[in-house]
Amino acid sequence: MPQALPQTIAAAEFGRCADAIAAAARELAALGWTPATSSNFSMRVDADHAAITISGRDKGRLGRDDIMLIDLHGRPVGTDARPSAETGLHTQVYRRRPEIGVVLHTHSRTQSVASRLFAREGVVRLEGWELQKAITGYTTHESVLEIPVFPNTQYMPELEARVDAWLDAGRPLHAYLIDGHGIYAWGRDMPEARRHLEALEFLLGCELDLRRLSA
Ligand SMILES: CSCCC(=O)C(=O)COP(=O)(O)O
Ligand SMILES: [Zn+2]
Repeated sequence: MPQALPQTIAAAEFGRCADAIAAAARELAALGWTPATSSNFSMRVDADHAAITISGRDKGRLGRDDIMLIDLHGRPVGTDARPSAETGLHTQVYRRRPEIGVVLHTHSRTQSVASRLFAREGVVRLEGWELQKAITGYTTHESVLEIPVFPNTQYMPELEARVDAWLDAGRPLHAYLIDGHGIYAWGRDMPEARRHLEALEFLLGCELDLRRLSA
């Protein structure tokens, strides 16, 4: 799909972001975390723009043509393509957290089941796990890491409002689950975002096992 990039963004820079998104998406799809075209991925290109997956594409088979440029209000830039239906959740993170460079959203089985199981409590409370230290800022298992579970909706502004309310209450937010849907995680760059996502997948799986074993 031809993209008319703004003069301030070099084609090589957009290509670098698109390639990084496609490579990560391929690896996450191979893990089975992006079934049936689900999931979406983005990378900040500069202070005002991000590269994001086009809606409905098979995330295991992405090429540069499956990734488009948007501004941080979710408007397509230089293309008529339709960005992810969940674009607003990505741009919200970039607007609120200028240091964040990558947002990853996946639909693994573990993430989906955990989102349903913990929806009533509204939060997954992680405590005592060594792998909490994979989340930036956590230096000991003797800490509490809260992952909120927000109700699912097709109306993104409603979800954005819940995220805003959590952040405005001054509560730390490293990722969140959406009930019956999946997880959003992010980081300053791709390695950090991947580390956060992988750690949370592991920790959610452990919590599910614990519930199962202690039932
Ligand atoms: C078929 S999955 C339903 C939509 C979804 O949750 C998702 O993550 C993918 O949506 P997109 O518009 O980004 O392809
Ligand atoms: Zn989704």
